[in-house]
Formats: sequence, structure tokens, C-alpha cells
Amino acid sequence: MADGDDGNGLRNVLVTFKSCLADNQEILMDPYLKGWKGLVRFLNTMGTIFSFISKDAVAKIQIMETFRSGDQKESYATLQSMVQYELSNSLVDLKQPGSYPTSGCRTILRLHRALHWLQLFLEALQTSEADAQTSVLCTDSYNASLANHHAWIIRKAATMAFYALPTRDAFLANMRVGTNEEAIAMLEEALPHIRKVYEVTESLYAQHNLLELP
Ligand SMILES: CCCCCCCCCCCCC/C=C/[C@@H](O)[C@H](COP(=O)(O)O)NC(=O)CCCCCCCCCCCCCCC
Repeated sequence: MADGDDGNGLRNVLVTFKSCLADNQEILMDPYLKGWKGLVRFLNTMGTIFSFISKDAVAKIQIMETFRSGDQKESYATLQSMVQYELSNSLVDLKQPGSYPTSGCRTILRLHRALHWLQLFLEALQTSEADAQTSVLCTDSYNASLANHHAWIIRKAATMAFYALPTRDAFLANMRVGTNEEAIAMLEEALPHIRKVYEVTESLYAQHNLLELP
């Protein structure tokens, strides 16, 4: 299958982020990870040049899936319960790397920052002109978000890889949600949910002073 998920295109992947928000405004871990897995599958359809990015995302998803299937799986049911559990049991390196290099809190923080990139990129794609270059949209959204947290060498590799992105038309077609107009309409529909997940997580992390975890 040449698309980003099991045959239904990127719509189902992005809609997964809608199902992350529970009625009590907590963020459910399982659909959050499922959304990321779908995004990684989509990324993999765009060529092996992106595999250093997808490998890192996969490693982080796996860390979280291990927590979700371990002894403390209930504590990892939502981002809120994870923060509560890990902080109250001192399972997070707060100032410098130490005994907990793969805590749930720092692992989700990395994905959370990447979700901000996704939000900015999709917003840019949604409002872009027909002749816009995806590499430019991607670089601008990366520089406004994730790049601020990456070392020089990663920034260099990422911006080089962005040049290999398909054209806007090919990118929208690869999403497999119909015509360009239908793909853009789908982005418009999905974006509020992605923004909401981002905002709820950002305020959770801000409230607990977790936004700069090493
Ligand atoms: C469409 C093009 C996709 C471009 C993806 C943009 C994100 C670029 C990220 C570059 C990350 C490079 C790999 C290494 C990262 C790590 O150093 C770094 C820090 O981790 P550490 O503290 O454990 O060391 N990791 C991270 O920041 C997490 C990165 C996770 C990236 C996930 C990206 C998934 C992209 C999915 C694309 C789907 C596009 C859909 C659009 C319709």
C-alpha cells in the first residue's frame, strides 16, 4: 500500500488525534501513540532519506508502549496520570540526565515538541498557494518549533532531508484523501484537534515545570 496507513489515507491518522481527548480533557495515551505510528508510516512512504527521523520516533513510541504493557500500565493510561505517577515516584530526571534517561515524561516531551512542528506544517500546507514548495513550508515550521531543541548536526541533517520532500501536488496526493481541495479540507477539519492536544499537553507540562526536561 503506497499511502500513509492501511488504505484509508492520512485522514484516519489525523482523526486519531481527535480521539485522544477524553471527556475530562485528559489525553489518552493509546490513541496518541496510534496517531504517531500512523504519521511514521506516512513518513516512510516518502523515502529512506527520512528513516533517521522515523527511527527516532519509533524508538520513542516503543518506550511508551513498553510502559503501556508493563506492571504500571494503568499509570500510563493518560498523559496526566503518567505525569502524576512519575513525579510522585521521582522517576524523572528534572535537571540533568541521570537514572531515568527514558522516563515517560521526557519521551512524551520530545513527541509533544514534534507535534508542534506538525501543527505548524499542516497549517502552512493548508493555507499554501498551489506553487508553494513543501521543503520551504517544512523548513519554516521546523525552524519555528523543533529546531530550537535540536543540536546543530540534527538541524543540518533534517533541513537537508526536507529538500527531498515531494512537490505540494504529489504530497497532497500521497495523503490519499481525494483531490487537492478535499485534502486541504481534511486538514482544516483535523487541525483544531491537533491544536487542542498540543495546548492541553503544553499546559500540563508548564504547570509541572516539565518543559525543559533533559
Ligand atoms: C513531512 C516531513 C517530515 C519531517 C519531520 C520533521 C521533524 C524533523 C525531526 C528531526 C529529528 C531527527 C532525529 C533525531 C532526533 C532526536 O535528536 C530528538 C531528540 O531526542 P533525544 O532527546 O532523545 O535525543 N528527537 C525528537 O525531537 C523527536 C522527533 C520525532 C520526529 C517525528 C516526526 C514524524 C513526522 C511525521 C510526518 C508526517 C507528515 C504528515 C503531514 C501531512
